Amino acid sequence: MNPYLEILRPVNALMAVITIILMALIAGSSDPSVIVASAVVFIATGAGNAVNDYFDHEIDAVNRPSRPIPSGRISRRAAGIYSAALFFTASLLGLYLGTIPGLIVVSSSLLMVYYAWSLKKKCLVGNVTISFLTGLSFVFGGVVVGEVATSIYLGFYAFLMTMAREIVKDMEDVRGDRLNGASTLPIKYGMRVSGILAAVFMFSASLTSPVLYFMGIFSALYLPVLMAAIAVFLRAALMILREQDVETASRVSRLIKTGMAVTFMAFAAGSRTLTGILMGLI
Ligand SMILES: CC(C)=CCC/C(C)=C/CC/C(C)=C/CC/C(C)=C/COC[C@H](O)COP(=O)(O)O
Ligand SMILES: CC(C)=CCC/C(C)=C/CC/C(C)=C/CC/C(C)=C/COP(=O)(O)OP(=O)(O)O
Ligand SMILES: [Mg+2]
Repeated sequence: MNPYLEILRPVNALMAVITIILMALIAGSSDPSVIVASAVVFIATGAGNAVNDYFDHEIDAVNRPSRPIPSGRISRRAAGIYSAALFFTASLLGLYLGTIPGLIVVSSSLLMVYYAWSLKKKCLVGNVTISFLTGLSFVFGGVVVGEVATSIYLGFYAFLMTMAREIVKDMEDVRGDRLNGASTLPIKYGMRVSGILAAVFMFSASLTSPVLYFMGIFSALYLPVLMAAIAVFLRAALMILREQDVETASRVSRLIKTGMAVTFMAFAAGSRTLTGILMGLI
């Protein structure tokens, strides 16, 4: 893959774009601003990933040597300039959408830089920051399509599940992080405590998530697809409770991402727009 595309982590950036599309499906909005908001989230997330790799070049040389900077396919300087240009573009587009969307983009861009520069190394603070930003992506979509309350509920669930995944990722990255003087949860309190906390986040998010149906946010079509996602999350939680080695953490991190993708399908199936289309077909 072209290294300038690879450094954006396009799969993650596209997953973030899905939050905007889901909010549009929930609101029943086909406003052109949804396209601009999707571009903003793709560019901002990509910029966040690029600046993260800029600051993490030493850690990644140990944990992820094949990434564009440690493998020598992009210089650090080029990655720094590239991410700054992308943050600037996302902020301009955000401001074009309005003052509140613009402020969300500018503040989340600054937070992503601060995370990469400093917060990442701090126990739990870094995890909370990334999880907050992930949840904020739903809220950004909610502001653009005028469904703020619903977006806060979905953002809250994204926050809980991202907390689980970020803790598991810290367990996976413990070797390089320790060499770089980071003070992540597994470094400070050990792999077992981290595994238990990650499982608590997974259990609490998945077991309470049917409430979104009972609140009237989603139709009944949400529930059967959600059951598949819950099965994935419960399997991930049991795996990390059973074993807390780096290899298991890596598998659990991938499994949680799969569960997130299935949850997106549940949100889409239960949304006003897709439910209407599916019911019309029957
Ligand atoms: C049970 C229930 C309702 C769960 C909700 C789960 C949910 C909807 C999660 C959404 C998560 C989301 C918006 C993901 C987008 C992708 C993203 C930006 C993830 C954050 O990733 C940061 C990470 O550190 C990057 O790591 P890697 O994937 O290993 O490159
Ligand atoms: C609301 C708006 C406009 C944007 C939100 C943007 C989003 C969705 C941010 C979500 C979090 C995210 C993907 C941030 C980018 C920075 C990043 C990759 C953090 C994780 O990095 P590390 O903790 O170093 O993990 P790695 O080991 O994978 O590098
Ligand atoms: Mg990194």
